[in-house]
Amino acid sequence: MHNKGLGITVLQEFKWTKKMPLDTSLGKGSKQKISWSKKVLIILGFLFVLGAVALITVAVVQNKPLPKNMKYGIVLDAGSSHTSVYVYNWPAEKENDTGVVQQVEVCKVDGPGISSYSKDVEKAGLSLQDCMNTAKQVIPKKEHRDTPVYLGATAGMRLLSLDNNKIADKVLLSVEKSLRLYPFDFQGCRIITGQEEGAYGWISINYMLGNFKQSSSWMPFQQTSTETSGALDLGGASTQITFEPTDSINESPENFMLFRLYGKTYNVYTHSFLCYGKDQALRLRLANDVKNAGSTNLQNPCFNPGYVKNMSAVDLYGSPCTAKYKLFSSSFILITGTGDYHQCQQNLQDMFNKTECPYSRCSFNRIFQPELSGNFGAFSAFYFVMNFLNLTSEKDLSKVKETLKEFCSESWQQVKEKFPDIKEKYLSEYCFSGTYILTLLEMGYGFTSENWGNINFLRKIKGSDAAWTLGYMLNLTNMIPAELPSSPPLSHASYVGLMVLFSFLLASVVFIGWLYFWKPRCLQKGII
Ligand SMILES: Nc1nc2c(ncn2[C@@H]2O[C@H](COP(=O)(O)OP(=O)(O)OP(=O)(O)O)[C@@H](O)[C@H]2O)c(=O)[nH]1
Ligand SMILES: [Ca+2]
Repeated sequence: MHNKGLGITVLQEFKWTKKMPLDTSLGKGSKQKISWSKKVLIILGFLFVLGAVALITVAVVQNKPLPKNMKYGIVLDAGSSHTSVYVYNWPAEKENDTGVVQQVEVCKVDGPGISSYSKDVEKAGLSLQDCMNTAKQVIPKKEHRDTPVYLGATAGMRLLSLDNNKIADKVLLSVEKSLRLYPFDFQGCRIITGQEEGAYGWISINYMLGNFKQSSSWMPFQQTSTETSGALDLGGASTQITFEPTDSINESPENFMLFRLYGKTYNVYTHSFLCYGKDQALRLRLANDVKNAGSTNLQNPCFNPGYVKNMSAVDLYGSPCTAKYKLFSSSFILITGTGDYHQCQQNLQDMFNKTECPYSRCSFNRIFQPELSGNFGAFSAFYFVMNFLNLTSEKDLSKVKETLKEFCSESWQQVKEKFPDIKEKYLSEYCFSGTYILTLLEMGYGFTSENWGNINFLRKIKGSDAAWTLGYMLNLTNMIPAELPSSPPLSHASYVGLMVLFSFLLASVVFIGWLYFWKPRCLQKGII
């Protein structure tokens, strides 16, 4: 059996060796060598694949996103017309990065602004309860004690403190008492200055837009910093303009603020016009009209034709903006709309004194303003009004005026029928507000048809409301470092990724080199 078997083998070997002129005596040994080389090759290949899989697994496991440790902060914007409660959060380990703080909740407090509670100060604090309870629900319980709460009051409280400082303090005490009842880390209630309001608005929008981002220094050609955007805020009682001028003429130091943020110095111009928010501006205009007309019966071109309103004298003259115009003892002022855009604009132009300027350049009312430069983000009432008029993306100033002219001339009856769901207070004032915005921007600040397109009317940026509140919190929590934090040029994920890639490349080069120079027999033509 055995011999027979061998005989068959020999016969087969003989056939095979006839085709390949190899020494038949090498037959069995070379076959063994070839199968060994094959095995080594398979083992090497297996180890290579195993190594690659291990490298990728380590990289993926190491870079698996860790559960984020979030921090929270609350800022109350106590404006003249209402209060809003903003809740922000950010990943704890990234708090010095730019653009990481996000708005997670905004709650509009029911009722008027806290300055309206001067006759019943306790109610100012009580009014905040619903929104503070919402904040309590939004923020995880374990974070409550570490969540700072700030309240900043703006122009309404500025006016109240001008009128009656003691009452303004009582209102602030009432809101403080109310906020201290919550499990958060109360950090104070105060009236912020107009300059702060402008500057924090500017910081907020540039932080959200990512304009403070500066590239790392490992590639010198990448070291470019983005231009900042100016900020235009129109509130109920004051308005702010803030931007980084191109020329550094500093004729009016009180209008400049110097910031060092992420390793760059910013010299920012800012001015806040008290009484030029849209509610106070309307009162200022009406009080002047009553004075000029010598009558409390007014025909007003800034309201739609057919609109009639009885305004109480207490409402009209009840703020320091208009108190000095009170001449009549009448308790009501009757306003009848005539809806004439051109007359309205002419009428409003009187509010902007352009005749005197103690500096090389002024905006209005003897206030220094450098030449406008760059883009501007225009928010709050700038947005509400332009959005209603469908003009937020209209870059042609003449078309803006055309739309406004058309809207103002529509009868009040028609307007009400067209927009039955809009609050009558807002609806009735859109003709005035739109014309006021145009006059303020053109006459007041000096925007023209050439740079009108540089104004971006916006409400939110990347999910957060455009408001001074974020900048206020970033500043008080020291979240914006003066210098760019030093960090390795690559993120950890990019580092591991590149390491894996280069290991592959090296291994491939070695493998190809091995194949090329020590060509294994099994790969020789005809063997495999
Ligand atoms: N059309 C419209 N107007 C609004 C809306 N919300 C607020 N307003 C009005 O827009 C104006 C500005 O509102 P805000 O920016 O909240 O003003 P504020 O912060 O109370 O006032 P300041 O203290 O001067 O900043 C006020 O006259 C408000 O009555 C809205 O949703 N639509
Ligand atoms: Ca405001």
